[in-house]
Amino acid sequence: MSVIATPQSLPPARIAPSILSADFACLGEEVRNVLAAGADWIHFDVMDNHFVPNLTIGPMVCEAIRPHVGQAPIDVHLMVEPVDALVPMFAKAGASLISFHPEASRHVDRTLSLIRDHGCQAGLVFNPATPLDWMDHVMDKLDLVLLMSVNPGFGGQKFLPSTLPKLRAVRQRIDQWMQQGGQPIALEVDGGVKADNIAEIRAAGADTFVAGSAIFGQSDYAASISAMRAEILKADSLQA
Ligand SMILES: O=C(CO)[C@H](O)[C@H](O)COP(=O)(O)O
Ligand SMILES: [Fe+2]
Repeated sequence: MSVIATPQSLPPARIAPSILSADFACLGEEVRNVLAAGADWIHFDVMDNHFVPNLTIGPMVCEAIRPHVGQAPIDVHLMVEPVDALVPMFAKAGASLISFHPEASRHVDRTLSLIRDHGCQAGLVFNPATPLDWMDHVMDKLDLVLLMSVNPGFGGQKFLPSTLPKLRAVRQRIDQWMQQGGQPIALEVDGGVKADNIAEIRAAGADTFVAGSAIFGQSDYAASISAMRAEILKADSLQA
């Protein structure tokens, strides 16, 4: 039996706007607007000026936007080192999913368990040059795999095409895992995702699409999200 994902087996697509490109002066309103425009998750980028060369937002901002997000998941992407101390803080602040980079944790298995123990879903993030071997022995502790399609630290960068074969490899691993009875694992892509490349990213196996500048950089959020969904549908129908 083939273990390669067929388009029919891909989970429904989710759009996760990154608030890194939102107007920080009115974040609550931005979050409400983007959800009303059809977003599924809110992607929350945490940078520490140590693991990555930029400094952004922390648990207090997560807590502040939580009432504006309603039932939608807050998808926290930690680009911080070390990781563990922030996990309980983000869980308390209303995070739904917490993902981290394996290079930033001394004990990856322990950090994944810590996230689940605090009632959140756990994700592992792979930089463009990070090998997939990191997921080999922790598949049962993963709810999400996040592939970086840029080097982390900044919004508005160009999508790295080397992400596509890597995506196909992760899709194959996840499908194999689930065929063996494992829990579902979401496959998210982050960096340089736009309406004009989202179809090939979908065809390679992604189910969750982070987009910052491609949504918040436009005046009509609903039009940007609809254009992305239309491209995803096209990709699915082309391969059906
Ligand atoms: O994690 C990130 C950067 O490290 C951001 O989520 C990502 O860059 C989104 O922004 P854009 O869609 O503009 O590339
Ligand atoms: Fe991110």
